Amino acid sequence: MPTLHLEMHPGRTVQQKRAFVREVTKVTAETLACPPESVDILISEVPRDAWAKAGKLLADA
Ligand SMILES: O=C(O)/C=C/C=C(\O)C(=O)O
Repeated sequence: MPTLHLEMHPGRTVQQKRAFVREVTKVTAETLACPPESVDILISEVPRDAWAKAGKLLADA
C-alpha cells in the first residue's frame, strides 16, 4: 500500500489537513493505479526549534 509521509511545521488547521489528505489520496490513487483505501498518509508536525537547515535551527533564522 502506498504510504506517504509529510513533515511540516505546525499551524495548519484540521480543515487544511483534511483537504490535503483528500486531494493527495485522489491523485495518488489515480496516478499509481491503486484503490484510495490503500493510501495511507502520515502527517508529522515539526516545530521550527526542532528543524535545522544548513546548520541552523529555523527558529534562529
Ligand atoms: O525548510 C524550510 O525552510 C521551510 C519549511 C516549511 C515548512 O515545512 C512548512 O511550511 O510547514
